[in-house]
Amino acid sequence: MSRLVVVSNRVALPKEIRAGGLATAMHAALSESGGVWFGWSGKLAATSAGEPRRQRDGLITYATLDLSRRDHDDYYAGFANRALWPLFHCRTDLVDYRRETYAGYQRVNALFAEHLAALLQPDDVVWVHDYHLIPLAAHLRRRGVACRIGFFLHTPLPPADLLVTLPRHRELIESLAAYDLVGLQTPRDLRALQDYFCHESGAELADDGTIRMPEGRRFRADCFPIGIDTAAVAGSAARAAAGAAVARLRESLAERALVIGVDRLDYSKGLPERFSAFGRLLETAPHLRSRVSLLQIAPPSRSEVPEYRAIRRELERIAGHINGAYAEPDWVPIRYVNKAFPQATLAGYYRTARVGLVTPLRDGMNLVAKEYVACQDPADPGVLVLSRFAGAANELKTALRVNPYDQDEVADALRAALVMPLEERRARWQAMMDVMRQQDITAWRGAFLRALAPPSQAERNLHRVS
Ligand SMILES: O=P(O)(O)OC[C@H]1O[C@H](O[C@H]2O[C@H](CO)[C@@H](O)[C@H](O)[C@H]2O)[C@H](O)[C@@H](O)[C@@H]1O
Ligand SMILES: O=c1ccn([C@@H]2O[C@H](COP(=O)(O)OP(=O)(O)O)[C@@H](O)[C@H]2O)c(=O)[nH]1
Repeated sequence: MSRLVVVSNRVALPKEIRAGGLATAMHAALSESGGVWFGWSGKLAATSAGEPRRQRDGLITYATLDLSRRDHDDYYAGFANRALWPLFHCRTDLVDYRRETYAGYQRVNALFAEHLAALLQPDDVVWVHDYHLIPLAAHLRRRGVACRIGFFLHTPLPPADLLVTLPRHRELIESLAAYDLVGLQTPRDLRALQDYFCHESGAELADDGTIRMPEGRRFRADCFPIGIDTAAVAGSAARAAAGAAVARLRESLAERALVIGVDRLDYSKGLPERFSAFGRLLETAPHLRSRVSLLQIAPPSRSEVPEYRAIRRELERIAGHINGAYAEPDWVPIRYVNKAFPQATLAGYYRTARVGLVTPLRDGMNLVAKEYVACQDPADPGVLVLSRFAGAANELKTALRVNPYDQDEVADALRAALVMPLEERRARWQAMMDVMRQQDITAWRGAFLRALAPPSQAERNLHRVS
């Protein structure tokens, strides 16, 4: 069997508490049959020239690189998170493209390729993750690496009309053609990719999803919505429900209903809009005052990027305003917590909450939505209120799906969720669980790796004929 080599900017080292869906998902995907996980250590060093540090935990070998301050600032804080992240989340107003940061992004991709090429064996299967590493396969191919290489984009891909606003977009996006397989979260993202290649690059799209570039190179693109380890998450929620953290939370609620939100502090998550919608609920449904609280867990993220510091200030202002308007001596409407929690603790919190409020303005998938559902008590499940702009909305069709820009609609959905009869809650929850049990993390990994496997001789003959 060939070895799986996963490459991502972010590597979650053993026992690290790390907010972020990619790390959660890759950990679950690799722990089953093992492999190598290569990426940035999360640490800064005087230079990026050091050798990768190796460590082993169970079936996973971690190989991590430190980055210099300059490489980190140009590649991660700069091009990846100030140009690609806002662009891919349709926030062209926040895109800050600079030639120097783009050069740094290419430089770090070349550095990753240099170290990876040295550790790869010919029949390895390489699986590269996310927008930080789009040109990695092109750099590896230049070094003569011939193994199967797949790429999965965890974020949304915006329509081609927006992609073309990025300077040097063709050089970057067309480097995806160096992969054998490109995976996206939803059909909408896949359509955006196909449109770009067909209309900007003059490529042809075959019925089986293969994209043929004008110069003859082919690669496949398809969608693979990411899942969670549904059974394990459900099990951990049942255990956490009996734990001390949940007991303290319950006691503090004193029978009041809880609405929960859990998100990295990111402008794509729609947090100001969410707080305002909760304020709107309290304004328009006075009987709910003192009877429901919103617990928003929002660990700081990418604080070196100015837009993330700005969103933090804005949220403090809105939360202060709403709490100032409605709080009572024994009740605060919004409990706003800026720190990360272990997933086992979150599982118990999700199970305690009557409503999971997940309202990103745009999100590749949003694993929190799936985790909230998996953590519910089957006998008395809570209700998921979910933005139609999260990739998860594509699969979780019986959530109360909302437009996060419409505060009245979100407030109405919250009101409906808080009074929803048990029978309807159970039916909606069961339908979501059925989908999530089928499309869990193991199924996601299996589907991607099967699609990445080398084509059989029969398929190769078919290609030759067509
Ligand atoms: O690594 P950070 O800069 O701290 O950010 C954390 C991760 O955020 C993004 O996660 C995405 O992946 C999730 C799993 O597929 C998906 O549910 C979510 O919608 C995406 O936003 C980012 O894409 C990752 O690279 C980051 O590691
Ligand atoms: O305090 C926290 C907050 C979040 N998470 C995890 O971070 C991931 C967030 O993934 P999601 O896809 O929702 O969004 P992303 O942060 O990747 O954009 C989920 O697995 C959460 O359980 C966590 O472990 N601790």
